[in-house]
Amino acid sequence: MSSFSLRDRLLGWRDAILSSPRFQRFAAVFPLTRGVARRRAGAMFDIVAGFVYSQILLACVQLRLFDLLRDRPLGVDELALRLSLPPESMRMLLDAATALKLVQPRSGGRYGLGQLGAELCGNPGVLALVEHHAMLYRDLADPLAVLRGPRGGGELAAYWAYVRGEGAAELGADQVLPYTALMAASQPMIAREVLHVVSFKDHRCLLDVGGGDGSFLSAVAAQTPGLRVMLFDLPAVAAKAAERFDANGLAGRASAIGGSFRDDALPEGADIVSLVRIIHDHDDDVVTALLRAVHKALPDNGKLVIAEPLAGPPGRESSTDAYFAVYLRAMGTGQGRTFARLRELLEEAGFGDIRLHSGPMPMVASVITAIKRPDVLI
Ligand SMILES: CC(C)=CCC/C(C)=C/CC/C(C)=C/C=C/C(C)=C/C=C/C=C(C)/C=C/C=C(C)/C=C/C=C(C)/C=C/CC(C)(C)O
Ligand SMILES: C[S@@+](CC[C@H](N)C(=O)[O-])C[C@H]1O[C@@H](n2cnc3c(N)ncnc32)[C@H](O)[C@@H]1O
Repeated sequence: MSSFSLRDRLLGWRDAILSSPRFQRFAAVFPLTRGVARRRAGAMFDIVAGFVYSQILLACVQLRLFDLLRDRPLGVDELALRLSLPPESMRMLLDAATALKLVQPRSGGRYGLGQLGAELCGNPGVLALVEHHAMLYRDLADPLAVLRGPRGGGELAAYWAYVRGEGAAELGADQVLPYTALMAASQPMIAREVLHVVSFKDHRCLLDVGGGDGSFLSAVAAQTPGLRVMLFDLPAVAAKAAERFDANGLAGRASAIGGSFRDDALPEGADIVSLVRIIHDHDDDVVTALLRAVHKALPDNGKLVIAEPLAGPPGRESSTDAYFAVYLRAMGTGQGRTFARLRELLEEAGFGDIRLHSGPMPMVASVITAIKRPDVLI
């Protein structure tokens, strides 16, 4: 067994001090440490209470409270009547939401949007994401069952019907449309991140693998008039995308091809390929095969664009990493990966010039580009 490093020993010494009730009592009152002690207690309280905060937000979203308050401030009794809640529950929810800056008291005892509530109103994608968390919360009611049980035994895994892998191409519309609608609702914020750092104007044809209902391709096509776009997704999803392309007047330069990237070759002819919120859904064996398939479909020097939230490097993990690790565990496949790990997988699949671009909101998605190395035969 390897011996403990100097850092390990220093951290052990720190832990012994911080966990001592005597030190805690002293630090909470001593003027030079009191502020830090309060902040640490607050941080711990937020972790303990986080689930309760989430439920307050979920209740507001399920009641469509922000939509109502967006029009004009309303009083407790009117809100209680319109939302079918007892007035005292309505007041309790409004006060709790006030404390979380979701709503804000206005004149005459009325309530309007709070700062965060107003920002949520500008993000229908986040509202849709919040709502689907009801499934995750039900799965997490027993966190040890999620950790000990087989991966993906719960409600969230059933919702993401493709995670089982085999037979995905046979999934029917009823199994894919709920998650496809969620992805479409939350797609604009992802497309903004990508379009902020990647220009498609020097390309002929973009293939979006796992492209959902075509929301991403529609956003790119709107910005890039000469570009042809192709979408590859499970047949029932691709059918939905074809409808959207028609509705958006893109039928002349957009096509949607149904298939499974686990079993079928990717369509050829694109000089740029995108994988948007795809890789983190899958384990390394599937990702390796998918990156090789993309490599095969691209011409020499063709470009790959990856967009998804990245895990922080060791020592710089963030709360987003904790969130996605648990989310994907409940979902049943996949993992958050660091840029370094994605770079390894990309290099193994024959890509070079691998770059991480800094966009406005990396919590939502980071963007990586890579170029097919002409000298590598995979
Ligand atoms: C106006 C005045 C007076 C002053 C201005 C002050 C100022 C500059 C204020 C800033 C206002 C502003 C622009 C605020 C913007 C706020 C924004 C953009 C907030 C965005 C929040 C985004 C959130 C909370 C995103 C959450 C995302 C989640 C939970 C994502 C979940 C993703 C999942 C589950 C993905 C699933 C896909 C799968 C299956 C893993 O592949
Ligand atoms: C998390 S969603 C992302 C959708 C879209 N790219 C977006 O960001 O809005 C993953 C997508 O990959 C598709 N997908 C999953 N497994 C697939 C497979 N084996 N072959 C083709 N598409 C697949 C799903 O149907 C879904 O549309």
